[in-house]
Amino acid sequence: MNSTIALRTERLVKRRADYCLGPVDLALEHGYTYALVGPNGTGKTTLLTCCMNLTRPTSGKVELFGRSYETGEAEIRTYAAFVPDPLEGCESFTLLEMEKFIGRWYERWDGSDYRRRAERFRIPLHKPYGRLSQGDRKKAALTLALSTRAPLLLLDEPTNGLDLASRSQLKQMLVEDSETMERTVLMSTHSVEDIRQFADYILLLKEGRVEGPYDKDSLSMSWRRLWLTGPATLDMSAVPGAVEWSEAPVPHLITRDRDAALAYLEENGVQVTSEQPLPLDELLERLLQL
Ligand SMILES: Nc1ncnc2c1ncn2[C@@H]1O[C@H](COP(=O)(O)OP(=O)(O)OP(=O)(O)O)[C@@H](O)[C@H]1O
Repeated sequence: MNSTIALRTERLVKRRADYCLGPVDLALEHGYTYALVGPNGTGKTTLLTCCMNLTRPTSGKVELFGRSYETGEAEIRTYAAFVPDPLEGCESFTLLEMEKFIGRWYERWDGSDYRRRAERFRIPLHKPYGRLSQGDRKKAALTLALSTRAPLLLLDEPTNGLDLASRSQLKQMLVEDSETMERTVLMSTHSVEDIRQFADYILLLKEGRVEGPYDKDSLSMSWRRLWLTGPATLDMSAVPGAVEWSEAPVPHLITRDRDAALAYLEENGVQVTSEQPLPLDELLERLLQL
């Protein structure tokens, strides 16, 4: 498991009657958290389940740490843990029972760590999964996945249904784990807060195609709202990266290329009186519309 690429897909395609994912080419560098963002029904779950080989791709290749499912499914499965939304087929099992059949697949499984995490999430170990509340089910699935200590986590809407204290527990666990192990996380999410808190990179899924990864911090540095004074004759559409502009009530524009826009405006005698980063939710909405 020496590859620094935790997850690679090559020309991955999943075709259904009225839907097509891909081709998707991904190379996720190990040690980072990637948020997979896109409108409902664009294929986030499909992509995650294809990567876990739970959905058979129509064509293309998936590799975890340089190994494909064809070359050893039993081994490659231990490289990754998946939190589906929801976890199905486990309704009659308690968390203690689930440990028996999931824990033995993972060599780094630690039973006492598993129980500690369940306690921190305040989920009962003796109650059947099917009788847990929606939020507790999600926490149970997270507890199982985190306790595998697998180097790759694929999380489908991981904070869906979690209360505020549990979100903060999840964040703390991921931070604590990062002190003792290197882990890559790919999470699908509709939550701006998740992206803000967890993501290093953003992947956009639009009409079955993936764009990115975009470095979250660089995005927020380069997308700016600028307020201007200067020659009224300036052609705003010529400003580098301009995606929206208006003359009223005060001339302003939104650019996705702050540095080039500032240089261009200066050259053309336009003063920038103020600038503001775009709120993350607005930035994501605009990226998805491009
Ligand atoms: N088991 C299935 N059989 C047939 N079509 C499916 C199946 N699962 C999903 N689809 C279809 O595949 C497409 C992608 O669905 P998917 O669940 O991957 O989207 P998503 O981006 O995860 O959506 P959401 O944000 O609502 O969770 C949709 O058109 C959906 O109807």
